[in-house]
Amino acid sequence: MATKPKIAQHDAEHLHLTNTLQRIDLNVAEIDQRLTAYSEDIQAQKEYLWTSRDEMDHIEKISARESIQQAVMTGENALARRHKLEKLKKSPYFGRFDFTQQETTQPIYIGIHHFYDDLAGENRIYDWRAPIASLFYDYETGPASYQSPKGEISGNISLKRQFRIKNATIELLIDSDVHVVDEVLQDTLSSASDDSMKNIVATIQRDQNAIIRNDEAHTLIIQGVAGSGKTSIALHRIAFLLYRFKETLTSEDILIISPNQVFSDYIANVLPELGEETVNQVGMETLADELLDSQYRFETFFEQTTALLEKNDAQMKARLQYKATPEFLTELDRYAAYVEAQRFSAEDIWVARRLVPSWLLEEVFKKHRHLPTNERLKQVSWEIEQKIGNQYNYDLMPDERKTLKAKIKGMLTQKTLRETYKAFYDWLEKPELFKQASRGRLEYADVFPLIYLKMRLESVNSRWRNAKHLLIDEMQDYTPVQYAVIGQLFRCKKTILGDTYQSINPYSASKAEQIRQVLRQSMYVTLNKSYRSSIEISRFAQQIAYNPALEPIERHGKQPIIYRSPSRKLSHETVHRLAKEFAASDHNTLGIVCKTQKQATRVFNVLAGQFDKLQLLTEQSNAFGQGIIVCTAHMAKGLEFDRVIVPDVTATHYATQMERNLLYVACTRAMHQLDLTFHAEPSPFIEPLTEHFE
Ligand SMILES: Nc1ncnc2c1ncn2[C@@H]1O[C@H](COP(=O)(O)OP(=O)(O)OP(=O)(O)O)[C@@H](O)[C@H]1O
Repeated sequence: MATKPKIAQHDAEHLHLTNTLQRIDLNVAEIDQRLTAYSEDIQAQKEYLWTSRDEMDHIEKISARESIQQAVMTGENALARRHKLEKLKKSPYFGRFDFTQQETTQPIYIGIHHFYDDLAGENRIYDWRAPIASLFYDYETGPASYQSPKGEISGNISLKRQFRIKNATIELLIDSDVHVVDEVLQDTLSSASDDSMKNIVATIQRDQNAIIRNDEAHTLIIQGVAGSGKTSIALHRIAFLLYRFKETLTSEDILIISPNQVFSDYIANVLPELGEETVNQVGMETLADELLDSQYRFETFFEQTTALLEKNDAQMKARLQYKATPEFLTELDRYAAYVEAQRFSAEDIWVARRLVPSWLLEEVFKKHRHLPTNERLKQVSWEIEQKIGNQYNYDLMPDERKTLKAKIKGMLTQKTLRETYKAFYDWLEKPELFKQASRGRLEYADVFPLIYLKMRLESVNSRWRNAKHLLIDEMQDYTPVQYAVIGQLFRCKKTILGDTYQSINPYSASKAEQIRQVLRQSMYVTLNKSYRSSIEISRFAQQIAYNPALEPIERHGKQPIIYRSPSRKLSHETVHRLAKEFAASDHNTLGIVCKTQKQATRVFNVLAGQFDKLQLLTEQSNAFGQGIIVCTAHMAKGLEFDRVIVPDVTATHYATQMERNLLYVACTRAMHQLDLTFHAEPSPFIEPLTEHFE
């Protein structure tokens, strides 16, 4: 139960806020003084170095430069602290609880950054990631405990209060005795969207908190329903780990594998908002290109999905489906072992009238299995030459060396990696499963199997290899082979998240259990509460694709409407009218989410030139802003909008299981309002929903 505090308490909190802001100001002023002193000191040291350089020896100069460097770093740290304090001035904290321990009660204020009052030697605000702050997320009033670096600390929470402070003014103040954040959460979720993801520190829920603070799992797999906060939680988890392991982990050690550039841009703000630096993000295709040394051209995942939707090619489906099975990975493993055993047929050779036995050649070849083939052959020649040198005390002449190299090269049976990969399908006796994509490119489904084979037979290089924590979003869209490559390439800790109900390409997907089979040592958690959409929208989406695990949050909004029109032209006029209504509303974002890129372009052309903020997302887009966004469900994955329109939900457009998933993804992007249109015949997925027809 949430209650409003009494007037006197209200006044006391206002006073406390004023006092905190004054203390922040005093600390900022003190930092400013220090910054001036540092800069004068640096200036003086530089001048001294300049004027005395002739009298100083080399060691003295190095030490003077180091001392300047040190002063610069101290100044930079002070400046960073000043920035944080300045940020705190707008909204210093969002929560308070009174914690009694050994008969002493202390009010603990929680904020996005901590504020240690240097002048008073007192902690005034605790960082939301501090061990004690977990009490705020994990408990209501009553007995409570948390893990501190010194062990478990137990006590009692006598008061729990939440604030919304904006521009240094308390806008909302609520005491919660029984259930934490409902009212504040409702308030947050009802507000209009932004063009980038927001932090949720003030309203993190208990199950989410447990995931954020889990610092033990080697690989944490999060299966969460649409809108359950997976992406938010994963980013907050990164911020938590950077705080928890600040001695050993920096933002440069983190790598996010993200589905596309628009998504990367959408989430890019969260970590800086939480006071951390942005982290590296890379797409699967970019990673693949790097692992293949840019030597192969291949179609993209987006193109593969488009081809599936536009061509309805049964053979293509069969190819993709097989390559997404765990059995395929097993076969590829067996084949790699077979190739490795076959590819070098060593025989006794004579070099400079000395015998080099086949067993020795084989042994040396085997030893260097992690080198690329060319390097490996060179290494074998070099080692044999060394052995001849050592054993017979004879140095090879240039032409003898050349002969040796040629003989060793001649023992290699398979030639290029691509040929070896293609031969895999003959070995499987399923040659029909290998087919080139347009313009001689590889099909996307062949890219990671090829990389996997390269890893097994040769080696791969990646500049990301040393990442210390890997985050993979939209896990359902990657196949077991992709996970096998990732598992071998990144031995570090991982956070992997997604939703099998949102697989946009079921022919090329994985379930959490399959990922767990490939990435051992993993821990599996689920998030079932859905926060994004109003309950009306959630229930509507549930009727399109029922997910028994999903529990919608009780936040009410408008009922979704399905507009029926006699023709596509009139249906597009409805879209136009709804877009106008949006433009005149308080909402910030409208997503018009289509099935294919062609359809999206058509809708965009109907609206072009008539709205100030209108954007068509394509595979090449790298950002999105406020206003009207026209895109495919594929591109909309992971994003959200105040309102969503799904045009042309006809029987021809949405009929298959894959199309049902796309429709589900499209509908679950809506926070406050959802409209669908169709002409001719409705899709079977919305046909029964007659109470929504208009
Ligand atoms: N504890 C919370 N407090 C406030 N907002 C929350 C909370 N949890 C989730 N949300 C909000 O719910 C919305 C969905 O979050 P997010 O995009 O992280 O979910 P998701 O599970 O990754 O979604 P999807 O898989 O559907 O793309 C966001 O607007 C997010 O801010």
